[in-house]
Amino acid sequence: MAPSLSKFATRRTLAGAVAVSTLIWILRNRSRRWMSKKTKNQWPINNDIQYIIKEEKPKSPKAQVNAVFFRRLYQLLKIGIPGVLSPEFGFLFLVATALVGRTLCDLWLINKATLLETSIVNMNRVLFRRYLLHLFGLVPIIAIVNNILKYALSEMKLRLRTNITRNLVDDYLKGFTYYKMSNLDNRIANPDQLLTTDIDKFCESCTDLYSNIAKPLLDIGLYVYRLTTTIGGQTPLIILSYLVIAGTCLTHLRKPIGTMTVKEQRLEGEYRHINSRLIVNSEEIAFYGGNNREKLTLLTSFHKLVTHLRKFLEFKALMGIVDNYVGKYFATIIGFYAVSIPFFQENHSVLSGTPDHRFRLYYTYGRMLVKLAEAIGRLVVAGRELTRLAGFTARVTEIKMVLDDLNAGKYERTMISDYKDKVIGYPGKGKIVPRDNIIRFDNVPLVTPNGDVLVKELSFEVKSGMNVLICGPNGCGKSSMFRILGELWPVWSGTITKPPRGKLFYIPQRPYMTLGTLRDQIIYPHTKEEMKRRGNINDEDLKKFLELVQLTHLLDRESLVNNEKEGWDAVADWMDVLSGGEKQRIAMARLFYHKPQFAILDECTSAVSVDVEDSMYRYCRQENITLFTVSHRRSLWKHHEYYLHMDGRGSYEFKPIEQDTIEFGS
Ligand SMILES: Nc1ncnc2c1ncn2[C@@H]1O[C@H](COP(=O)(O)OP(=O)(O)OP(=O)(O)O)[C@@H](O)[C@H]1O
Repeated sequence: MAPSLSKFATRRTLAGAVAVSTLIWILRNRSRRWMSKKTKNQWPINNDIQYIIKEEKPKSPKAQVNAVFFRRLYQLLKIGIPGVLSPEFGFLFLVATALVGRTLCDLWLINKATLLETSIVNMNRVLFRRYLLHLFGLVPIIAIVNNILKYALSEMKLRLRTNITRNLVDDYLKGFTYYKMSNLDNRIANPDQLLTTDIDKFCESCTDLYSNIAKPLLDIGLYVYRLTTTIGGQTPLIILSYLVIAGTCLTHLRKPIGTMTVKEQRLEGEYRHINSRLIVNSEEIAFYGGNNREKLTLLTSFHKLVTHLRKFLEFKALMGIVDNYVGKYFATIIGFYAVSIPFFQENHSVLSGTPDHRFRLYYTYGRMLVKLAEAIGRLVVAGRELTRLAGFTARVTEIKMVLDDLNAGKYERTMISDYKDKVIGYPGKGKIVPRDNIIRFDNVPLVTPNGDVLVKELSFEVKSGMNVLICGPNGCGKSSMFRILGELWPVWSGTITKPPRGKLFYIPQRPYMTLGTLRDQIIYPHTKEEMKRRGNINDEDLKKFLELVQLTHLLDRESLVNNEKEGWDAVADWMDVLSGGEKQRIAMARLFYHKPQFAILDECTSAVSVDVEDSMYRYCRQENITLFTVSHRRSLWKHHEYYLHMDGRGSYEFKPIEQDTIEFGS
């Protein structure tokens, strides 16, 4: 036994054993390390991380290839291609022409290749050279046609995108639709995703589909014609029947793709939204050290997206096998069968002539057949893109539908309370009457977008020169009243009499700085051109407003930093550059510039020192700007003649401020 064992114990076997053991040891170590890494990098899949994306379960619109889809597609394409005389239609025509050109080039190539091959088989050098020369001379034309097609398709996509984006952005920024979409309605959570990526994908899918359907259709028409006139109608008929049957079955199998595309876009939007929130609130998060919590939210959203993408990928892979089989290979088998029919028939015209002639015919028809099968395959596969397009169409239609509804004053939101109350009414039942120098609430309820009633009926009247202080506990409805006054929230019943929008100026709790120059911050929302058109105000006046809010140093600083004569043209992200108090002071300078009839000041000076605040209020009164102030500061009472106190339980009182009035606040 021992000698037989020692036979195996050669140097090579020993080296092999050592190598195998080392490999096993390395693998074990690696798998252990991988396991520990895996637990470290695990997804936060438990339900600890919850975040609200306000979109409700999408009950509509469904994304399937059906009559509804074609109607929606038609409506969107009407926006993208405004008319037969539009340049968009011209590009559509150019693409069609280039596609015809491509097909003719293909036909010509088939013909030339067959002749070339025949000349090789027949060892005819003269003919071979001639055909080769033909090929050499005409191939550049094919290259040009190909690239004209590419360019026309890309330009068409760009034009479609431009027209649809313009249309939707016009609707989105009409009135306060952008505000209403996120605050009064919860059908759409991420309009940014819809207005950017989804429109782009819709246009891409449209143009892809146009070329993927138009070219095969053209090919099929041409080859069917050529084949029918030469070898009879039976061959093309078999192939076309196959196309109809296969297409119907595949369309049915692909149904889930549309819905999955909609979900993919929704999850992409959600992930993008969470990322941008992190950027917007980076300073606050950094101070709290909220990295880990934010990372968990981000990863939860990403995990949801990836899980869906994987499921989608698996489905697409499975469908790909079926598509390939049905659309490509089985179509070729059917094609071979169909083209063989005339050759096995007695007395068919193709059977006349020499075998060489028959061979050449078979070669030409065979090539055409392969092209026909390819075209059918592409058409069948294009059905997949059609289902994806149904998804994008549903998304873009959704935003269009919601925008139309919002512009027509229709909102959809889960309501807490039953609002079929006579006093409270319904959104939009109340009236707004425009009139200068007066603000009057006549039995107007304060209702939140959720249907929560803060005050059942509010009635008071303020004329120009009557400065009013609004007070009450947190959440009693002070800002809500302004939202209704500013026409952001609908009036549920009663009547509001007030000057037109331009004569009321609202300064919110959170100051807003626009992207642009320092001048733009003061004159917002006017542009420099509008400021010039107003005529009576120039940069010197703006400087005076800066002096009033004690911010002239900003102008000097920017002039120094920018090394320019004037700091007014300094561009920065003012939201980040300015301190909280500076932003509030800029907002007051903005008020001085606009000089409205009424100023609504919603705790907009909370970060400004009392003395500066005092001088700013005095200037407002001197300029006859009537104040509507929300503030918890007792020091501001002296600038007002009336007060409106809401108690947070639905009651309020509107009274003149007198010597014995108890002043609320700190
Ligand atoms: N977009 C909204 N959707 C639903 N409810 C809202 C919305 N905005 C505000 N609310 C609710 O309406 C109520 C009143 O809010 P409002 O902002 O008017 O309070 P406020 O009196 O200004 O309070 P504060 O003094 O804290 O600023 C609050 O309970 C708030 O949660």
